[in-house]
Amino acid sequence: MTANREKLVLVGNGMAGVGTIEQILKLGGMYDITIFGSEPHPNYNRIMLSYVLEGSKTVEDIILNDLNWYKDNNITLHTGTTVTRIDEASQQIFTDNGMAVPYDKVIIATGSNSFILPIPGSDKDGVVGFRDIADCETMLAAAKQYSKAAVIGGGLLGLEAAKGLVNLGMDVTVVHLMEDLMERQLDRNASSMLQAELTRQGVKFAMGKQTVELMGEQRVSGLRFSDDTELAADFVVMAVGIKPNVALAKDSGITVNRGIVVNDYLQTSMENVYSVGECTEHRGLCYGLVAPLFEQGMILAKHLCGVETNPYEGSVVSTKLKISGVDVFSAGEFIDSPEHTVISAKDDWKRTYKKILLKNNIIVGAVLFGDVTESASLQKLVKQGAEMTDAIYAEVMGTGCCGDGGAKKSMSIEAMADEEIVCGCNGVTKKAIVDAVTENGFTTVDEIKACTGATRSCGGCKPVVEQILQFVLGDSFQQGAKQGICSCTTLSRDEIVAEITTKGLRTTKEVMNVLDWKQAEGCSKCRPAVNYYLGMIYPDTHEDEKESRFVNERMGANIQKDGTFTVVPRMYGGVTTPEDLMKIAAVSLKYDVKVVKVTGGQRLDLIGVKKEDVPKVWEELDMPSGYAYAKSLRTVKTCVGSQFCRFGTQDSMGMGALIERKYERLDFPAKFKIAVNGCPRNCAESCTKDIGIVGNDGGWEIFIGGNGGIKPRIADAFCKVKTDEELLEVCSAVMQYYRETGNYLERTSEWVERMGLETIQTAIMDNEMNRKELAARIDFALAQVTDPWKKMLEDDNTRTALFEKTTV
Ligand SMILES: Cc1cc2nc3c(=O)[nH]c(=O)nc-3n(C[C@H](O)[C@H](O)[C@H](O)COP(=O)(O)OP(=O)(O)OC[C@H]3O[C@@H](n4cnc5c(N)ncnc54)[C@H](O)[C@@H]3O)c2cc1C
Ligand SMILES: NC(=O)c1ccc[n+]([C@@H]2O[C@H](COP(=O)([O-])OP(=O)(O)OC[C@H]3O[C@@H](n4cnc5c(N)ncnc54)[C@H](O)[C@@H]3O)[C@@H](O)[C@H]2O)c1
Ligand code: SF4
Ligand code: FES
Repeated sequence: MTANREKLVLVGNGMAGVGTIEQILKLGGMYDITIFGSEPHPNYNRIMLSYVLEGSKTVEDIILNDLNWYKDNNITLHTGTTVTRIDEASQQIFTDNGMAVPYDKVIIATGSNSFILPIPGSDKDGVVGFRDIADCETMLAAAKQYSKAAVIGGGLLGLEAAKGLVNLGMDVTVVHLMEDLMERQLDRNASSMLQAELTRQGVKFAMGKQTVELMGEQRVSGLRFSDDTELAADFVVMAVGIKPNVALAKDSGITVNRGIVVNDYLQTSMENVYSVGECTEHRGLCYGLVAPLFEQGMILAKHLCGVETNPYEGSVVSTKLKISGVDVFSAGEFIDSPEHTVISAKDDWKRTYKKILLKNNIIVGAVLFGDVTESASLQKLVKQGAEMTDAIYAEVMGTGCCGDGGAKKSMSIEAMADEEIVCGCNGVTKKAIVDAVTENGFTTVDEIKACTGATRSCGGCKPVVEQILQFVLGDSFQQGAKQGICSCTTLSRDEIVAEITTKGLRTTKEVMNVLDWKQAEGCSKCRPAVNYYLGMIYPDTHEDEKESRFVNERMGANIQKDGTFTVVPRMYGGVTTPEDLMKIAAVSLKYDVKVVKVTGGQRLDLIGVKKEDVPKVWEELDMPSGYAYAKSLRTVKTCVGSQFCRFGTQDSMGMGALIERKYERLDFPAKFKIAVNGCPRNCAESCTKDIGIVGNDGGWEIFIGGNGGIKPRIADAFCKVKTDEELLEVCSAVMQYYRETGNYLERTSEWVERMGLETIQTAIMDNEMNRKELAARIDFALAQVTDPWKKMLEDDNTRTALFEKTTV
C-alpha cells in the first residue's frame, strides 16, 4: 500500500468493473486498488463463453487479465470472496470469509444472475443457467453423459447455448414462450429467417410454449407445458433473461429498484459508492450487453480521476448473434409502427433481409439478416441519430453510390469522438486504435487486434476498424493488405489458380516463370502448393512432381525422430481380418518393428521400420497404403453400427469401408478425416472430423469442418439425407468443393470458417446441378489415381534412389 493514496475497492471482478479499473490506470488514477470477485478466476471475457461451449476457445483463451496483470499494477485481488456488506459509518466493506477492508471509494460491479423460472422442479439436478465458467463446465460435462437437452428461452443466450450443445452432439430443443425468436431484437421477418437457418443447423424448436413444471425424480427427465404437452429432456438450460445482482447494495441500505439506482455520474444513494455494469439501473434502464457497460466505466473512471467528463446519458444498444454461419444484427428500434418510415429489402434466394427504420427522417433502428456488412455503419448512424440522405441510402442499401463511399466513410470516422467505443465487446475506443496505428506503425486489423483487443470477440467491429485504418493511413492503406501465398509471389491462391486455368500453365516451373516468381525455383511453401493446384486442375494429365512433395509424401511413409519410418497399412473402415493381422504380425517380427500402435483413427502403426526395409515391408504386407503421410483421405473411423450394435440404425462399418475405398489416394489441400456412426450416440466421434456422418431417422446426417487437433473445432451440421446414394453425392460434392476452393494446407475447419457454412450449403445443397457437377468432377479425378506403392515396388530405379541411396 502506498501512503496518502485513496483506497478504492472494486466489488465484482467482471468485465464492467475491471474495464473501469483499466481506464483508471490509463488515466493515471492514484488509488490503492483492491478487487473482490466471487468467482475463483481472474477477469475473463464472459461473452466468449459461447465459444468455449461450442469448442472453438478454451477457458485459457478467454482470460482478459491474468494474475500477473494484477501484480504488475499493484492491485490486491481476492478471488473466491464475496463482499456481503458495505458499512457507510465505518467506511469498511465486509466479506463472507470474515475480512473487513477500509475504503475511500467503492465501485459495485456485481453483474447479474441467470433468471431461473420459479416453477416446480427448477432445483432438480441437470438444470443450469448459462452465466459463468462453472456453468459452461457443467454443460460440457453434461453433453458427454446425456443426449437430450432443452434450452428454455429463444433469446441471444438461449440460441448460442443451443448451438453450442448441438455442436457437442446433443439433441437440442429450444423452448420459447413467444412465436418469434429474439423478439426483443428482431422483427417477424428476421426471426423466421433465423429460425429456418438454425433448424438447418440442427436445432429443434418448440415455439409458443410455457413451461410449467420440470419433471423427474432427483434429475430432470422432461418439461411439462401449460397446454399439457410434454418434452423429454435429461438436461435443461434456463436462458430466460437475467436478474441484476443487487444483494450487496440492498443489504447495505443502498437504493435499489430492478438494479442499483445511479445518477449520471454512476453515483449510488450512498456517498462514495458507485455502480457500473449489469447490476446498475440508470434512468430506469438496466443493460445486458457489454458496450453500455464500457461507456459507463469510461465516465466513472474519468469522474474518479478528476478528469472532466460528460454525464452518462444512456446507451443505444446493438446486438449480433455469435453463431457461425448465422449473421444477424439489430440496433435501436426494430418493430415498425405507423410513425416510422420503413426502408426494407428481402431476398429469399440469397436469404438476406435488411430493414431500416426512420422517424422524421432520422435513422432510429435497423435489422439485418444474412448479410451484415453494413452493421457497423448502421450502428453508428443509429447511435448518432443521423438524418437519412441519398448518399447514406446508397451506402447502406448497397445501391451503388457515386463512387465516393470510401470518402464518406472517412468523413464519418473523422466525425467520431476520440472516446467513442469502436469495439463494444472489448471496450476499445477510436483513440486506442488510432494510437496503435500511429505509435506502432500497424497496417493490418490483425496487428490492431493483437495490440488493443478490438475485433477479437464477435468481430462485428471489424469494418469500422478497417475504416479507421484507412482514415489514418490514407493512400498507403491496402484493404485486406494483399499477401501472396509466400514471399516468392504477391499472387493469392485464387489468382494463381485462375492464371493456371486461363493461361493453360502445366508445370510448377512454368507457373513460376510465367507468373514472375521472385525466386525462380520457388520455396518449400509454394512448390507443394502449386503442384497440388496443378493436380487439382488437370487430374488426368498432371505429372505429379515428387520433388515438390514433403519428405513423408515422397517416401510414402512417416519419418520418425530417430530416422526410422512408420508404416500404416489401410484397413477400410477400421475393420481388419485375422489373416491381415497375421501378416502384420509376421512382418513386424521379421523387420524388428519397435512398436505396433493402435491409432486414434482405428489403424495399426508399425513404428520403427528401418529406411532400407520400408519397401520390403510394403511388399510383404501386400496391403494398400493407409496414406498416413499424405494430404488426402487418412482414415474413415467407424462405430460398430447396425450389423452388431443393438442401437445401430445404419451400417456404419459397411458405409465407412465403402467411403474409404471410394476416396482413397486422391490429393486434398490438407489431410482429411471422416467418421461414420450408426446412430446419434456417435461412438466414432463425428464432431471432430472433416466430414462426420451419423445415422439418424432412417437416413444420414452430415457434419463438416470438425477438427480435433491443435485448433479444435466442432463440426457444423451440414444437411440430412435419406439414402446412401444421396450421402455419397453430398460427400463427393463437399470434398470436391473443398479441393477446388481450399488453400493448400488449409484444413476444412479453417475452410468452413473462411468460406462461411452458408456459402458451402448454398453451393451444394441449394444447387442440385452444381452438386452433381462437383460429384462428377471428383469421380473423374478418382478415376486417375493409382496405388503409389504398387508403382514404387515395380520401379527399381525409384526404389533404389529413395530407399538405398538418398538421405532424406
Ligand atoms: C454466454 C454469454 C454470452 C454473452 N455474449 C455477449 C455478447 O456477445 N455481446 C455482449 O455485449 N454481451 C454478451 N453477454 C453479456 C455480457 O457478458 C455481460 O453484459 C457482461 O459480462 C456484464 O459484465 P458485468 O461486469 O456487469 O457483470 P459480470 O460479468 O456478471 O461480473 C460480475 C462479477 O461480480 C461477481 N460478484 C457478484 N457479486 C459479488 C460480490 N458480492 N462480491 C464479489 N464478487 C461478486 C460475480 O461473480 C461476477 O464474476 C454474454 C453473456 C453470457 C453469459
Ligand atoms: N450475442 C450477444 O450479444 C449475447 C449473447 C448471449 C447473451 N447475451 C446477453 O445475456 C443476457 C441474457 O440473455 P438471454 O437471452 O437469457 O436474455 P433475453 O432477455 O435477451 O432473452 C430471454 C428470452 O427468453 C424468453 N423467455 C422468457 N421467459 C420464458 C419462458 N418461461 N419460456 C420460454 N422462453 C422464455 C423471452 O421471450 C426472451 O426472448 C442478455 O442481457 C443478453 O443480451 C448477449
Ligand atoms: S454410434 Fe450408435 S450404432 Fe454406432 S456403436 Fe455407438 S451406439 Fe452403436
Ligand atoms: S464489437 Fe465484438 S469484437 Fe469488437
